Amino acid sequence: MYNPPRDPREEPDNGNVRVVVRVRGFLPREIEKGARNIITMNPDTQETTLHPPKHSNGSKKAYEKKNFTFDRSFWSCDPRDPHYASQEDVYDSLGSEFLDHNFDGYHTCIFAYGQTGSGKSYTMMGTPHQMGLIPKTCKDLFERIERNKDPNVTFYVRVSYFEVYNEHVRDLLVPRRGEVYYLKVRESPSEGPYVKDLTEVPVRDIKEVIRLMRLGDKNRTVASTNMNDTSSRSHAVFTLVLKQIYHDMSTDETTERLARIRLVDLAGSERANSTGATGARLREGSNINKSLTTLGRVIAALADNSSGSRQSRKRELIPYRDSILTWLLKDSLGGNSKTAMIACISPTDYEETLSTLRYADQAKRIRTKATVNQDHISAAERDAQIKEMQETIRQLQISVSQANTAKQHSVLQQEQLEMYQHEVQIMQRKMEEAKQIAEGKIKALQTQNEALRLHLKLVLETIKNPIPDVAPVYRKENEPWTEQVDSDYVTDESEREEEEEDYEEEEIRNALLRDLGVFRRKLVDDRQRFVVGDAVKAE
Ligand SMILES: Nc1ncnc2c1ncn2[C@@H]1O[C@H](COP(=O)(O)OP(=O)(O)OP(=O)(O)O)[C@@H](O)[C@H]1O
Repeated sequence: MYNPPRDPREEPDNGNVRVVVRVRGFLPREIEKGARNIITMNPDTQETTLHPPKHSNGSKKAYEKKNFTFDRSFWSCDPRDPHYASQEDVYDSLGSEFLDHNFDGYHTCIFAYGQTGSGKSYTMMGTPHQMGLIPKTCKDLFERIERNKDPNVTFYVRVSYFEVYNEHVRDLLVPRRGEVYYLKVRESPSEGPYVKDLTEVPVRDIKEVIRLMRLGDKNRTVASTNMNDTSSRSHAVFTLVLKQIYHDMSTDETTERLARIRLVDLAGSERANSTGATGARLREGSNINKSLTTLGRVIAALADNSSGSRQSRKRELIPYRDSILTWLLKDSLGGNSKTAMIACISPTDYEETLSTLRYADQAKRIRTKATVNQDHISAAERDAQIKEMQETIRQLQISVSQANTAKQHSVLQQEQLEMYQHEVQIMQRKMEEAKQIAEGKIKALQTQNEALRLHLKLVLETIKNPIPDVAPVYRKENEPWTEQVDSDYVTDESEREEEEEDYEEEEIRNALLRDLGVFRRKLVDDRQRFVVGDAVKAE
């Protein structure tokens, strides 16, 4: 599916963060303890109600009934219930729509939030038989690409996968061998915060993505706690970058549309006495809680800034940089992205569930500023851009080597150097893509050239060996049927027709030869420009 290019300025999107809630079923340990369900959901109003527990476990706190309304409430407690929400239901009502936005050129982010063991990993990743949002999005993405038969559109998909563990970033697509190494977070004026040197793998089909997803999952930090046998101890960020390049053969213009699809499985908020954590687990837990608290402060500040209250006129500074997680999600939370939060809750824990629902309720008020990421360039502009990029790369390379040879490296210089290197990488990728467009164009021209050559051959053969005409047979009234023909009529008429046909054939031949000439020249031009040019440069 490729919707025709449009002017991105036409569609500024100021939508609110979409917030949905999902309640999971009882776990064996909860059934064993005889825990009761304290959640109800109304499928008509999407209202979620948290009921006070019957037993307060000795606590003196007063528990009240609380109501919350979100964009959707997914009841995944008991598959026998008529309004049970399966993995398909969650994907169909959220994931699929977000993928529509990606094909339209919007960045998106879906993140799962909730206490430990509330069903975040199940919702985002799922199991091999109950696929979650991440594998379903990948599958749907490639199915949509395969369904697209427009030869003028080319799709490029790249994948990266990292985790934020104890306030450090780890590349999940690099096999763990020996010493663990961490990646740095940097911020560029054009791209915002990014992970430096993160592996980004170009992928062509669903099999490759699933392989990378599994590799990343295997590398993710998971441990057993009292609350969850396979508790994620880190925040995992799975990113797909979808680039669609539409090349109009008739005008030689190119439209590029870019979308970043971010799918985040956050680590669960947890109370040390519930998880029974000590030592390393306790330190992880406190770091997890620290970054989730910062996320809470970021959400609260963004919600205040988004609401039209008098207070909000004094714009609050958003503490993105107080944790690695919020710094990296800066764009998704308060910038150019359509964002959704899935609040996962357990059906049995009043306090943790109330805290999650309050968090989610606040997130509802955040407004992001998603815009279509689209560039439209003519052939001349593209050529100029390539020239400019080559020059910038040359300049950057000089700066990099100068900075490298400088004896004293201040922190500032070091950061500048890293920024240059990052810019060079981006430029090189753009150059590679421009080359691919040119190659696609050459292929299309070659196909057309071949078709024309064949057409011309057929026409020439028809001219050399014309198919003989069958003369019409005339019969006078009451005359018996014979094979005789009216020779005068046939001669005059057929001579005229032959002359006309000769003339038409000559015209077709000349037109085809003209077309072939034009295509040959175009082909030679493009080869000269992109292929030979590159080869000369490489030498
Ligand atoms: N909707 C659901 N249907 C069936 N089982 C579920 C559902 N949601 C969660 N579970 C099960 O509950 C358990 C805990 O879920 P999960 O590991 O996804 O929690 P989590 O929120 O990711 O926890 P943590 O923060 O500790 O990583 C798992 O055994 C999972 O299979």
